[in-house]
This record gives sequence, structure tokens and C-alpha cells, in this order.
Amino acid sequence: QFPRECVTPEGLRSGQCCPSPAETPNDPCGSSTGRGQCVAVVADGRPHGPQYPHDGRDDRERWPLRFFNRTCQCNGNFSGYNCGSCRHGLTGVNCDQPVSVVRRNVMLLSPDEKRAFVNALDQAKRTVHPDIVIATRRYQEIFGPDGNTMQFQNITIYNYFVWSHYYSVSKTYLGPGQESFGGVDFSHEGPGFVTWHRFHLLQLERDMQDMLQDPSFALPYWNFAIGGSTCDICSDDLLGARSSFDLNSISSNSIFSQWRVICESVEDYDTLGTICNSKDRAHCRKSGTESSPIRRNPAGNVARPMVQRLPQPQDVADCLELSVFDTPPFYSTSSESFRNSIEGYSAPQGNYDPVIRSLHNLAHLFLNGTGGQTHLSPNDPIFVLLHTFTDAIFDEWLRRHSPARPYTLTEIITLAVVAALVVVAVIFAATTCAIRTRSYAKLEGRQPLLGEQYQRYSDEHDKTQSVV
Ligand SMILES: O=C1C=c2cc(C(=O)O)[nH]c2=CC1=O
Repeated sequence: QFPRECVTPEGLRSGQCCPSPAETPNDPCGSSTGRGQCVAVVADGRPHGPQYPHDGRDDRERWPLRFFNRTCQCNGNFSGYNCGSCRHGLTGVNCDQPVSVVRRNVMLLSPDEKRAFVNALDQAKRTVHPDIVIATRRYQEIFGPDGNTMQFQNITIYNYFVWSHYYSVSKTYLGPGQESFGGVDFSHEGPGFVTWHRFHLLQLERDMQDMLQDPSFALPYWNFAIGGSTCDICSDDLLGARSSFDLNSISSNSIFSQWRVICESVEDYDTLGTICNSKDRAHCRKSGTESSPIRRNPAGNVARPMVQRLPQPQDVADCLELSVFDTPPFYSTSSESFRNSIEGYSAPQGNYDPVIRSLHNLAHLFLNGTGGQTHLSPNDPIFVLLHTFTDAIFDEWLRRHSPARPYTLTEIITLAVVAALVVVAVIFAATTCAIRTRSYAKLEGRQPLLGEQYQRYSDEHDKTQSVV
């Protein structure tokens, strides 16, 4: 997924993606106005962990170096692929006006607010993303059969949200006739789980703010830790009630019954080395099958009773007690790890047990349908609310256990200078004391203890009272 302006044959061959902000053409990254500059990308070059035994086989390794090695780095409050937008929470031409973006419990929205949110999601499902296009082939084939037909496509704002999640979890293609490698997932089962999903949500929130021209638009959250087997947000004024005719479908009174899922032909992609794309529909139509509606049957997985109920409020309280963010082997098998507990591969109290599913994972599996399959789950808009709540728990954990931030170079130098001054002051004070003590010791025999004016104590008075 890249800015539309960067995916020309020349753009990709140059390896540079440094577009100009809309207001200042021919000014890469808005450098003339101090917004940012075009710099070499520095990607993490450390070796992969044991879970991923390949090297150089997947476009996603050391992202985005396979495609671009120079991109915009924005200064201060500026942000975005061309530094043409503001950092989250800021607005205005100079990005210096704070704007409050408050995520609220979706159940507490007024009827008008609920309607506005549902309509905004539906608008995002239908509106083509103004800036971003998606790759439909791997890098090897990205220039097309003639070397000049770029393999990128437009995508809608909401489908881009679905696509980027799919891209992060899809298998590594190892070549024709070979089974794709599914042992790695770039956004789950590891330390990046909470931060990857935080950025994913911020991207959608920002895209919807721009679409609505409302910089204060906030995604609400679903408090899924209510126990029991009722999906409280599955009503037609919110995310859609259950259809009366099909246990696995959404009621036709909900706009979400009209939504069609993308990225479901996962076996085809893994065999052909293609990437989820909207040609799916044409392909499906030719073979006589329309792309499917969202499937959802909350609490309906009778074969797996453990996932027929939602997490309990105490589960949230328990995982917040875990003070260590993540623990070796930094995987879905970690114990005493906040990340693995909120993700839901270990118990909320921290102990790992392969049969346990809790918190975030349990909420996904409870949905029992599109929202419970990792490559498809964001197709069900409940995903958005499930993840804003997961993010709220992460936020609370950061407040309680905020890991010490490493010092910057400036802070280290300042601390060193202050420490040196303190040492000099202590040495000076100690030396002065020692010299004075020695001179007093010499004079002690000749000098009255309290000096001239305190020499006399009245014999008639208490000895502690001086007579002046
Ligand atoms: O969409 C998801 C679906 C999931 C299913 C599990 C599981 O524990 O089996 N975990 C999931 C995470 C998802 O993000």
C-alpha cells in the first residue's frame, strides 16, 4: 500500500517516495516550509527470530525497503506520507491547534450519534481512498507483464483497513508448487500486537476524519468484558442484529447486511502468489459465486463451549496487574506477559495454557464467523470497536506501568553536566569544612565557645537563657 503518486514505473525504479504537500507543488515533503525532508529509510536490520526461518523471500521483510528506500521524515507537528497533514490531536494550517478526539463507549452514544457513526462507517466502505493504492502482486511482478503496467489498484477507505490487516497476516509465498509458509504473522502473537493495531486504528480514524472533514471524529469502543453470551452491540441501530431467517447472518434492517467481504480467497492467493484484490469479485462472478456477506453467529460455536461467552470485567483488572510488557520467547506461548494476556493466548492472570483463549482473542472467537478468522476479521465492523477497547486497556496499562523511556543524548549530556557540578560543589564544601575545622581546633583553647557577646550567663537565671 503506497501513495498513488509514488507507484509510477519511474517512481518505483528510483526507490524514492517523497511527494509534495497539495498546497506546495514541487516541494518534496514540504521541505521549503520546514514541514519535513526526504531521507534514507532506516529499517531494523537485526536477524529474524526462530519463528521465521527465511531471509529475503517476503516483500514485507525490512519494510518498505523492497519498494522504496527514501521517504519523507516529518518535523514537529507535521505528519503523513508528504508531511502535508498534522500529527494526531492537532489541526490548523500550521498544525498548532490542539483538537480533542475522545473515544466513547458505543453503548452510551445518543441515537443520533449511533446513526452518524454507522453512516460514517458505511460511507468509508464506499469511498475510494483519496491517497493510497494497494499492490495486487508481489514486488517481482509489480511492473506487470510488459514491465510498464503497474500492478496497483484503488481501494475504498474501509477496504484498505481490511486489506492492510490481511497483508500483515498472509503467508509467505515460497514459489510455484511449494507450500506457502504460514509460520509467521507480522501483527499478532508477538510484542508488536498492541502497537501495530494502535497504528491500524489511527489510520482508519484519520482517514474518516478527512472523509467527514471533522478532525474531532473519534471511533467509539465496545466494552466486550461484560461476561455472558449476549452481543449487546448486535442491534440494528449499531452493528446489526441477528437475522430472523439465518442464524449466521445480519438482519436486513442493518446496513451491514449489504456489506461484502474482501480477501476471502486466501487459498488462491497462497497458491498463485497474488495479493487480495478487488478482481476477486470478477473472478468469483465468472465462477458463479458472488463475494460473501458478513457471517456472524455470536456465542453460537457449540463445538467450542469455551468461546460461547464474553470475557469478564475481572479479566481486564487481572491483565492490568501484569507489570512486564512482554516476556521470552515473545510469542503466543509467553507467560506473565501483559501483551500475551491482553492478546488472549494466556490467562488474564498471565499463565500460558494452550487451550486458553481470553480477552481480545475470546472476543474475536465469540463472534463465530467473519470476525473470528484472522485474515478476514476486519470485514466485520465489530473489529473496529473490539480493537478500540483493546487499545484502551493498553492505554491504561501504559498509565500504570509506563516503562522508563530511554534518555535522549541531550538529556544524558545535561545529566552528566549537573552530576559533575554537584561533585565539584561537594568536594569544595568538604574541603572548606576540613580547613575550617582544623583552624578552629587550633584556636579552641583561647576562644570563648559562643564568642564575646554570649560570654555571660546570669547565675540567677536558667543556664539556657542568655543575658544580653
Ligand atoms: O481476527 C482474529 C481472529 C482470531 C482468532 C484467534 C484465535 O485465538 O484462534 N485469534 C484471533 C485474532 C484475530 O485478530
